[in-house]
Amino acid sequence: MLHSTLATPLPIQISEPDIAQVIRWRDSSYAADLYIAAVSWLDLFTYLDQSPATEAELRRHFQIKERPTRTMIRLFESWGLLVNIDGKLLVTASARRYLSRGSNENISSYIATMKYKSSVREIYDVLRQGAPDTWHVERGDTTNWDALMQTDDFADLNTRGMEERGRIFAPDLARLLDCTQDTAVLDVGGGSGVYSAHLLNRYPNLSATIFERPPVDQLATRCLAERKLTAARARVIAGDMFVDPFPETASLHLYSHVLHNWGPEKVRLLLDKSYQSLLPGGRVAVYSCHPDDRGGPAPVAEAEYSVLLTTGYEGCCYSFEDMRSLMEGVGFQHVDYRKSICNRSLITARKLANRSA
Ligand SMILES: C[S@@+](CC[C@H](N)C(=O)[O-])C[C@H]1O[C@@H](n2cnc3c(N)ncnc32)[C@H](O)[C@@H]1O
Repeated sequence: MLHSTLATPLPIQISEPDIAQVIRWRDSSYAADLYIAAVSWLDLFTYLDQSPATEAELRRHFQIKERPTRTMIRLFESWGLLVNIDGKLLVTASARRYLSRGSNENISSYIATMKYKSSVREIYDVLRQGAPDTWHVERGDTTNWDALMQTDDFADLNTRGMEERGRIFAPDLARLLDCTQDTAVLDVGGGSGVYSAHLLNRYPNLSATIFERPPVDQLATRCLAERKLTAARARVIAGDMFVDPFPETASLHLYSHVLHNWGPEKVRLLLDKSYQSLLPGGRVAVYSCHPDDRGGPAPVAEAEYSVLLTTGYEGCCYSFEDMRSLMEGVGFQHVDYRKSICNRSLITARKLANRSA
């Protein structure tokens, strides 16, 4: 009888992904495209290897816009390809070795073989024009998310997606956001109302108003009914958050995954509106992905998600310092940061009851 000399193979151990990873595959999907665009269309690392530059100098040299440039720099800092020393951006040893044409080990042309991939072209256009334009595939002339959200089919798809994500995140938001002293929350751009529903579940003295633009207001009304939330506890106001007044009865304004869709001017407008309409002593709560930039570059997953937001929307992942400066700029104080699950975090700030307090 022949004896095999081969050892019995061990079963291959493949660890199953957790929810953070399942979400991350989607949220990070544009990061590699930005990397290919930077190497192939800009030859960024060769340029910075030869002449370290400030962010402003980089923008001028490549004729690229502020918002995507900042997102790109934050991504490459988090990936260990760039470092910022006293305001100058320098390549790291790995970036110089593999991605600068000055090195005989560089593989820039290999990376650049992907330069004509459509999503790489799209992101190169975003770098040069600043405006997101990545929603056109099979959607005719409607090329931006804001316009699509006012069509029934897409609003329905998007709101279903946000509701599913909210079922994962909302319990953690309700744990982090203590509403024992609150009476009324205004959930601005609240989607299906899933976050409000979890807050109401945990805080029996709270009532909620979902402020949503048509047609999502109708979807929110239906979702609240399905959750058996009566008018005494939850209602929907249809309106445009940039245009229509907010009710002046809430002690808490919640923006969950809303501000990151917009540029700083619109974020400032909304925060100022909240500040003006909140009850004295009230709070604003912003729940999203906010890289904590107090101790170095953004964590990788957060810098990668910011690429998706920069590419498809007018905003980005605002870091803790970005948000603190925007909030304090309109008058809020006591800015606080709490980590949530799956790279999300909660930033709250208070409108003091008495300005001299
Ligand atoms: C990314 S979704 C977030 C939904 C929900 N807050 C969540 O965290 O799942 C952004 C929401 O903002 C709403 N929105 C966008 N522009 C708006 C506007 N001008 N006025 C009111 N709501 C708006 C959209 O309808 C959408 O439901």
